[in-house]
Amino acid sequence: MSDYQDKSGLKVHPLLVDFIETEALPGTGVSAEQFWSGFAGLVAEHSVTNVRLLAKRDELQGRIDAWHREHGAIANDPAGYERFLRDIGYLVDEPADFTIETDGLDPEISSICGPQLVVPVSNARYALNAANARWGSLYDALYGTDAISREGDLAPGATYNAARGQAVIDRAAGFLDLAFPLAKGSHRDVTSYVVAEQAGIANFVIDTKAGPTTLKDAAAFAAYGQKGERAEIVLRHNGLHAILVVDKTHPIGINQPSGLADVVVESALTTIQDCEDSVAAVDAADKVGVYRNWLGLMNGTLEETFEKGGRTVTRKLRADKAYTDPNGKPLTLKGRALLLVRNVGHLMTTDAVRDAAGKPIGEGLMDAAVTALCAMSDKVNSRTGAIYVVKPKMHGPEEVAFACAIFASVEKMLGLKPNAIKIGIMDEERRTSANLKAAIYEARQRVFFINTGFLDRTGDEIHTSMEAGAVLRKDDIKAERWIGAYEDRNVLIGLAAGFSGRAQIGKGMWARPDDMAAMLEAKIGHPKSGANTAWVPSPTAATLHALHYHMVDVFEAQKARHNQPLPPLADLFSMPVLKPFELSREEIVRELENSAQGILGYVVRWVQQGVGCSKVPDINNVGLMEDRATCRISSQAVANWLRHGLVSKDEVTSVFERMASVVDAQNAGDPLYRPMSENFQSVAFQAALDLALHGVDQPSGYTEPILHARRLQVKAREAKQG
Ligand SMILES: CC(=O)SCCNC(=O)CCNC(=O)[C@H](O)C(C)(C)COP(=O)(O)OP(=O)(O)OC[C@H]1O[C@@H](n2cnc3c(N)ncnc32)[C@H](O)[C@@H]1OP(=O)(O)O
Ligand SMILES: O=CC(=O)O
Ligand SMILES: [Mg+2]
Repeated sequence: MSDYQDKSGLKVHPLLVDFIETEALPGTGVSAEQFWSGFAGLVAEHSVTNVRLLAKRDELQGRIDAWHREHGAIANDPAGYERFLRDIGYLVDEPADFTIETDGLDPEISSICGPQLVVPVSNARYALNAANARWGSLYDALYGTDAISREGDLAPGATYNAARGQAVIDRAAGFLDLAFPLAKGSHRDVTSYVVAEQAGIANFVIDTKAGPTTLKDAAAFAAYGQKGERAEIVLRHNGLHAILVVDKTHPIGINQPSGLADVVVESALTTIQDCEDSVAAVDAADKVGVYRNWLGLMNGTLEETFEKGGRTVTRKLRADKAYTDPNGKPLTLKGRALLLVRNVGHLMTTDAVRDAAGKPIGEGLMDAAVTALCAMSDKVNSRTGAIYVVKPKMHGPEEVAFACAIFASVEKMLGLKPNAIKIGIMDEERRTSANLKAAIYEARQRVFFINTGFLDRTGDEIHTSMEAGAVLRKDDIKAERWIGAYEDRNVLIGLAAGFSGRAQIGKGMWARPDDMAAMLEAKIGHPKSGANTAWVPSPTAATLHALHYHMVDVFEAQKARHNQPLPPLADLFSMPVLKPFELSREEIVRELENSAQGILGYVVRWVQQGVGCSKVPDINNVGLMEDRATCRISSQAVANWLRHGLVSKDEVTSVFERMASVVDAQNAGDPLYRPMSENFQSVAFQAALDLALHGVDQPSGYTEPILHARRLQVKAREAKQG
């Protein structure tokens, strides 16, 4: 700690001092003195509350554990359980009906519905790609994924498969017929798309094999542009744009009578740049890396150069798109997704900054101050000057109020307008779901979204009821009534609080990044349920999920749900436990192997290489997006079975050892990878095993404490070795 610098009584790591003073502050009008004294004030004002709130989590958990030890499963006495939760203050009184008051939100939040992409902000290449994912080629998304069958004649192959290409073109035409129907005939039969000007007004003229026609809704023609041989015709539906690219010199357009070379779809309306569960940031150097990328996204300077397909590519933020509307006026469409930043939750501390007593400060306090400071350099993002912070893992209204109080202090210290920092409330801990109305009430002046983070939520479900009995298998948990009640309550409580047309009601992640056909089937359920947005793991998934928002008018879907009855709390608390001998020995072992493989596959890259989000094959070889939340589920599930004697410590250890070889083989092509099966004392293997063996004792079942400690161990060793 010797080289830490004293800043208004705080001890600050020199890397952070340097970043703040030479990169983040310039141009903001905030002086170094103002920042550090404000930051010291923030730490002094909020640290005690932070510690108290964490202690309250533990205290409530202890009482819930004791209730289960006395009464067993909730189903033994559901009414008594609910009464008990009220008595201990887990359930709080609901406020009277109210409407949220947030103002100054961008239209991507308040009035246009579409996909929300999430990306680890630590990875500049991906983060830039995600910011640019506002627009995506539908032809590429269909051709490159299983959205179009890969069987028989349609198999992709090493070179372009014309049969597959035709299937893509047909499918895209089907989409156009649905979103932008012709007055007569189908987009499949179009022989020319032309914009013709007459007396200063541009008309979209369409010819088909059966003769000329127009769009059924002439107003859907929004704009056009021409660059050389390439014409772009911009259509609009449900507030979302799709661009017909007409180019008879293009390898695809040349073979189409209409010259249609692609359909470019407005895809990721919003992107969450994630400082939380998809990143591994454990010390000042890592945190500064995260903040530097966020700053570069805000001031528009972030760039990344890398090798791809034998070429050196430099990726930058895309410019806006300039067109002419039918009346000859300029129309500019944003080139980038509206960017939101996810801070960490209230749990962890960081030694990038130490308080006057030398203790690491709350990492959430630092994220709030620094990500907001970086957002003051916004030149390309919000048109209303809003700063969008997604706050995860809050337990109940009191913790939401705490986040809002932190944001208010940050606004003061940076000289921002009150409520300039908006909050996205992740409804992903059980105490928040159970008190959602009160939680939203606490944030009513700044809330811009509520979102069901069902992955963390599942982890918290298991942990909260750890003592109730043995938990179901992971896939079976998803089919239970509690999760439907959780999802429905989130939408209905949001609608009752006036979110429709004001703020987002969001749904969770599609965690099978390669299964796009299944996503197309399943994820239309999100807009149908009244959600303005839902999470996707990649730009391609955003392009495909965007189609759903043409198929469903979300605001109509919301109207239809307005007066639906709220599922009772009893449904929310209805997760059953396994009956004795419900699962066979084989089923138990297979589930354990599956969880072990996922935990090991994720943890090894986290601990060895600092990769916070990975695609890891499950036991059926399906690539799954794994992050800290999915790891929380798997580790809590194993810990629960260990706690209830379905598996023994020796069995868990030997299955982990066996699965380590499987994970080693999966990573054989990675030169940076160090096999775990050669050394079961390795830090990575021990980290994975700790998560399972000590899962019951982890605060709320979180994986962060073990992952951080183990990653720091590896970093310290590497630093020593030079
Ligand atoms: C519970 C929760 O909290 S969920 C929220 C946290 N989860 C996330 O943020 C998921 C983010 N997604 C990802 O990190 C990745 O998609 C993974 C790890 C799941 C898969 O990554 P990979 O195996 O590298 O993907 P794959 O090889 O199929 O594709 C890589 C390409 O897709 C792009 N890509 C993949 N995911 C993303 C993304 N989220 N944003 C932007 N680009 C992405 C990459 O930039 C790369 O393209 P490039 O070569 O042009 O740069
Ligand atoms: O953060 C999202 C989740 O599902 O957890
Ligand atoms: Mg989460």
